[in-house]
Amino acid sequence: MAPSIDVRALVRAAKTRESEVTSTSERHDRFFPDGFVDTTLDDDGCGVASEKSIPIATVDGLSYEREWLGERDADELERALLASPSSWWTSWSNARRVMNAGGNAPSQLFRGEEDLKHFPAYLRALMRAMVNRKTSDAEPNHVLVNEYESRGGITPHSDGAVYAEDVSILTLRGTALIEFWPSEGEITGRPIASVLLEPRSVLTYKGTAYRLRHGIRETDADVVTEETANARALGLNPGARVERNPRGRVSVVFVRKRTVV
Ligand SMILES: O=C(O)CCC(=O)C(=O)O
Ligand SMILES: [Fe+2]
Repeated sequence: MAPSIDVRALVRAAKTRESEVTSTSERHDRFFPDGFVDTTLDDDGCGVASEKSIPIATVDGLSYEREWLGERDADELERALLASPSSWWTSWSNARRVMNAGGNAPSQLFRGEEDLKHFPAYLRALMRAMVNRKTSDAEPNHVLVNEYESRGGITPHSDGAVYAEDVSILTLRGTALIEFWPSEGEITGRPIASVLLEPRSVLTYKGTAYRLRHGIRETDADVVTEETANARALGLNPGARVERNPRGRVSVVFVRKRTVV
């Protein structure tokens, strides 16, 4: 006798799957209803790293691009990311909290579609844009968001061995000075280089630059120095003070974790 099939149970299971998919996509479709409206998501056609990206001459592998994202998309992205489920967020200090997209732990190896299926569609689009626009060498597979209070910062650190040496930081809200320090030893004196991160910019650090430590001071205002690689492009001289945004800072970090084999 042929095994009996519980058709009702199959239909119920299919409906449950469908409603799970719908609830995830509904959550994401609240944002970017018309997709990205003022950002280039594709290769600009020149086949090389975006012409707008400035390599930082003093550090191999460090580059900075202004206005990577359009204004309207930046606003929408900030709204969307800050509305992520509370279970995706962790507070690191009272001045900084971190969101791991999809609720995936950064220390865990990348599990392919198993991890990506939890990502909102707009993040997948940005991850693809990172490689299409030659910002990253290969497609990022993990995204973290940092939200800092106005004075907040992050102690100098290296992002470590869990990621490929190819990280891009998109700043959405607030300006802050990021400083690069030698990979070892006491942090004293002046940094090797610093970059003033503006809203809508992308900073990329690869290879040598990845192996340095980077940090952001806790302060009310950053001070531009001789080492600030993009000061001139921003019309600032050493000694210029750049006040922090009273509303704090939001940055989005695109990384590539190693894959489960
Ligand atoms: O917020 C930033 O720009 C830097 C963040 C960072 O270094 C990190 O999340 O590892
Ligand atoms: Fe970092």
